[in-house]
Amino acid sequence: MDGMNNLTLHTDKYQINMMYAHWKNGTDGEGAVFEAFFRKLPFGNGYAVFAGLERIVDFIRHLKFGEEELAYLAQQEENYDSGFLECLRRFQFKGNVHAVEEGTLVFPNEPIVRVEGTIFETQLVETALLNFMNYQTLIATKASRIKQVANGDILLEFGTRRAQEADAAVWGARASYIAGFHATSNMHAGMMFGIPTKGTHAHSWVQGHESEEEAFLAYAKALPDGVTLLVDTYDTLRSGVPNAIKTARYLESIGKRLGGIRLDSGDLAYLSKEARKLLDSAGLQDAKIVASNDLDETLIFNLKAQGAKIDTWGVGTQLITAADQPSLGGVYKLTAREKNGEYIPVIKISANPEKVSAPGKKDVYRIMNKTTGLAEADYMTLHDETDVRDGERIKLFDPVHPYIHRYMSNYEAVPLLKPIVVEGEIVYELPPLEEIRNYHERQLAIFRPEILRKLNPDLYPVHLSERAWQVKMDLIKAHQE
Ligand SMILES: Nc1ncnc2c1ncn2[C@@H]1O[C@H](COP(=O)(O)OP(=O)(O)OP(=O)(O)O)[C@@H](O)[C@H]1O
Ligand SMILES: O=P(O)(O)OC[C@H]1O[C@H](OP(=O)(O)OP(=O)(O)O)[C@H](O)[C@@H]1O
Ligand SMILES: O=C(O)c1cccnc1
Repeated sequence: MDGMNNLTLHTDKYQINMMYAHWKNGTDGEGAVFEAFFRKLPFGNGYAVFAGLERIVDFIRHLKFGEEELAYLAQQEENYDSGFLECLRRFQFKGNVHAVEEGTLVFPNEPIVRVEGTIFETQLVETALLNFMNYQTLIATKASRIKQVANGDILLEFGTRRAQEADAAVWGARASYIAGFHATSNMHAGMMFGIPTKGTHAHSWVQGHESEEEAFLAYAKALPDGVTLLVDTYDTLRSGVPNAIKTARYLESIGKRLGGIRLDSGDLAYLSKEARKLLDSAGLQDAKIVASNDLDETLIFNLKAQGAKIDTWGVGTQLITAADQPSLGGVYKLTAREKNGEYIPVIKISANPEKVSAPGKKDVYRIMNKTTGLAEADYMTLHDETDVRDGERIKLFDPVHPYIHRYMSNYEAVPLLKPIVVEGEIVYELPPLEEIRNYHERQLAIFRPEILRKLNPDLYPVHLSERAWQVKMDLIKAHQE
């Protein structure tokens, strides 16, 4: 089972088949440019939060066909001849990767990762790259929606037991932390990424004792610093909270304070208000109320509107599975290919005009209005265009409705695609997680609140330069002819 740790074959069979066919036809060394983007924002949100780069970089760094992989391929497909396998044995990723940084707010139809290299290597990495980007970006975006309604309350990620397996649990915990969650219950995620970890206790702890009172006391004796007791096993207000107060008295006798209580069933608004009154009248104003039970952004928003006295929200299933929209439809499209030593733009035509890809190797800039300091639009150009880099007046128009346009000159253009891998060498220093989280928070501050709101947000414009648009029109015309 050594191959379990090598992710080189974490790809679709058709990629290897295409690599083989290129190799067989002698076209494997031809250059290609792919761009990864998504067409539709998840959850009806106005933005997505990019995550997944760290794992993409790690994946590329460790790409290697080992003996086990090669033996497996030989056994799977008799057409793969030994010359091809030999070529894979020597394989090293020598291409370039540009990507937006984790924590960046990203929008539909703009490249968020761009991969250049031989068709052989660029095709190989598609599947894993999309896998990491789609899942982690989805969870970071879901977490960001929850963060918005929590209004600064503490958010704990509790999803592991209901996540779609182990990788989803740990990388989902990381994505949630980037988007502003404060801690995770997953110790492995804590150890891997340095995310703060937090935990209360389960119902089994209470069930496993002769009485709730005895259970609380035993737990508090073992973990006297800031312990949180789960009060809903039998009867929250008649037994759970009074027993927690008794435990607080014990803690006071040894110079400690009760951390708080957790509610995990019933009417969380009502129970939290009543529990708050009981705790306050016992002099435990500092004890926090934690709530959990299939929470998501809609429930948290509603509970707050009902005046719930909840300080900390434990969020599991709905977050880690992105239950209301369990996938992000990010795609990886060929935008340019080498022909006779030169790169030519290529297009993917679709009956749906919004799905026709934007051809050509592109860059994307965040156009910052110098007067307001806010992000005005994202602007995609062909890679060799310099106008926007030089700060010249640019025309902003909607690529689907090009008659809607305006000009802009008082701007600063921030390039979003950063060099990550250059000729196979990692040139990007992966920032510490804390820095990514802070950067994400700063990102939120540069967008108008109308774009950030959860319900029916304003559409943030993503524009195409006139030249890039013209290339697209020319190619559509050429294909029609
Ligand atoms: N005041 C409230 N307003 C709206 N939804 C709430 C409120 N309180 C709790 N909920 C949510 O309602 C859902 C169902 O809660 P309910 O209490 O019926 O089930 P439960 O607690 O899981 O059941 P049980 O008591 O058998 O464990 C949960 O998602 C919970 O978070
Ligand atoms: O509801 P979620 O958002 O997914 O949050 C995680 C849930 O997992 C635990 O329940 P579980 O019944 O698994 O264990 P328990 O016996 O400790 O309550 C916890 O009590 C939460 O209810
Ligand atoms: O610490 C907790 O309370 C916890 C952890 C995981 C899942 N549910 C609750």
